[in-house]
Amino acid sequence: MRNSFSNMLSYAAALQCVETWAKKSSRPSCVVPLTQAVGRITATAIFACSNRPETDVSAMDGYAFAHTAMASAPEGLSIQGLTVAGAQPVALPDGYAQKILTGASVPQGADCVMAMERMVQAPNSERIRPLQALAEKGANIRRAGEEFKQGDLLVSCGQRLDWRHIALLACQKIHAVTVVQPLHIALVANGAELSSAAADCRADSNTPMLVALFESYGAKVTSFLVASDDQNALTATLEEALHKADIVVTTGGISVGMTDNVMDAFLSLGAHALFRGVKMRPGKPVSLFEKEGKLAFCLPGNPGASALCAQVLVVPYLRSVMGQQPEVLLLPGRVEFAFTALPDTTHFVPVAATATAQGYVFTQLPTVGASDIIVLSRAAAFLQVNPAETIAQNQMCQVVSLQVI
Ligand SMILES: Nc1nc2c(c(=O)[nH]1)N[C@H]1C(S)=C(S)[C@@H](COP(=O)(O)OP(=O)(O)OC[C@H]3O[C@@H](n4cnc5c(N)ncnc54)[C@H](O)[C@@H]3O)O[C@H]1N2
Ligand code: MOO
Repeated sequence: MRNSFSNMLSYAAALQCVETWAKKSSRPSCVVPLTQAVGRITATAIFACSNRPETDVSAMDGYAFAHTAMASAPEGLSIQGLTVAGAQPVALPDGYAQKILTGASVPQGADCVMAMERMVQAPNSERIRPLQALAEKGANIRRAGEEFKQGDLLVSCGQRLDWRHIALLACQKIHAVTVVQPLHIALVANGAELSSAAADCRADSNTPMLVALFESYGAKVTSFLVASDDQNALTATLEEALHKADIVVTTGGISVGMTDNVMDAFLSLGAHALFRGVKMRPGKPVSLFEKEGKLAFCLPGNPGASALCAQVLVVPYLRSVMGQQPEVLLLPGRVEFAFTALPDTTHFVPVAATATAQGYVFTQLPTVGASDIIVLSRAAAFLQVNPAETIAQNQMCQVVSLQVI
């Protein structure tokens, strides 16, 4: 039969093939301003340029003094000077207390800070003393380097940067970051039903879905639409896509129907199949072609199958070539339903996740199958059930989270 699935791989073997190809590729890096670094992936580890705090600083608005001096002066210490945040500390003469503000450097000679509301100044007195107990030596002083020291690792190589890392780098006055250049994906949708002129026209929802998914993993996507079943038009577009991008991802036209032209188009361009079909459900038609070191992932047209194959085959590739661990986030929890896989098929079952005090509970979502779009927005994860595996009701499992990390 045309384009038949006579030599399908297991999902595990297909993933292994993808990871082997990912390891052959490495991404160049570029430097971006910190303000544009959110969502980018670090190409180097980043180390602290200075201690944090840089010096011993006060944690309170109050008074700084030498602990022994205050302990031996029941009537309190006279006040001399004020140190504010951003200023050089004012010298503290022996036997005096100094006004100090939160974040200000502690003057030499002071080894204790007390909050102003815990101290009292007798009327008509220059002296300040604790209202009740004297704080311990060292109290309310943030010591230089207590949070981290110069040279400590701040951000690992391969880290997706978010607001937390931005704060950390900004506090070190780091204004630019070396990040991995995005993988450029040419995304090609095809099919006569996607033409607005078609008598029975269907929306191309896979393109915006896959653009959003791949961009959320830091890729750059250029999309192409071949809104026909014309193999020559498809071949010309695939040739352009292979030429312009680092990898190609197609959606639709990869099964065995008379208008499923993607495989023949790639073969006519001199590409060869690394795998043709995978024993997985949904997503069986998913195929991988290679031409002169460039990969083309061919996803099925059914939206649910397209999304799942993108998640479990393209995303691991994307993460790996962009310097991240290929694995996606696994959530542990209790599966509320029983499921037995076919002897030779890996199943991916969409599940909802409920957080409980005992951990997550995963429930099976009703789905009409691989064409289902709404189930994707209801699902938190996919339960992967390996060939011939039985998941018992209430079994503890790890599910593949749809969350981006
Ligand atoms: N005789 C057989 N028929 C089919 C088999 C098979 O093994 N033998 N496999 C089935 C499976 S499984 C799937 S999945 C589909 C995949 O087919 P294609 O990848 O060739 O996809 P199309 O036929 O082009 O489209 C299928 C379905 O998806 C819709 N579609 C396509 N592109 C988009 C898009 N960009 N956005 C939204 N929806 C899209 C299309 O309109 C169809 O409804 O094949 C089975 N058949
Ligand atoms: O696997 Mo298809 O992807 O079932 O509809």
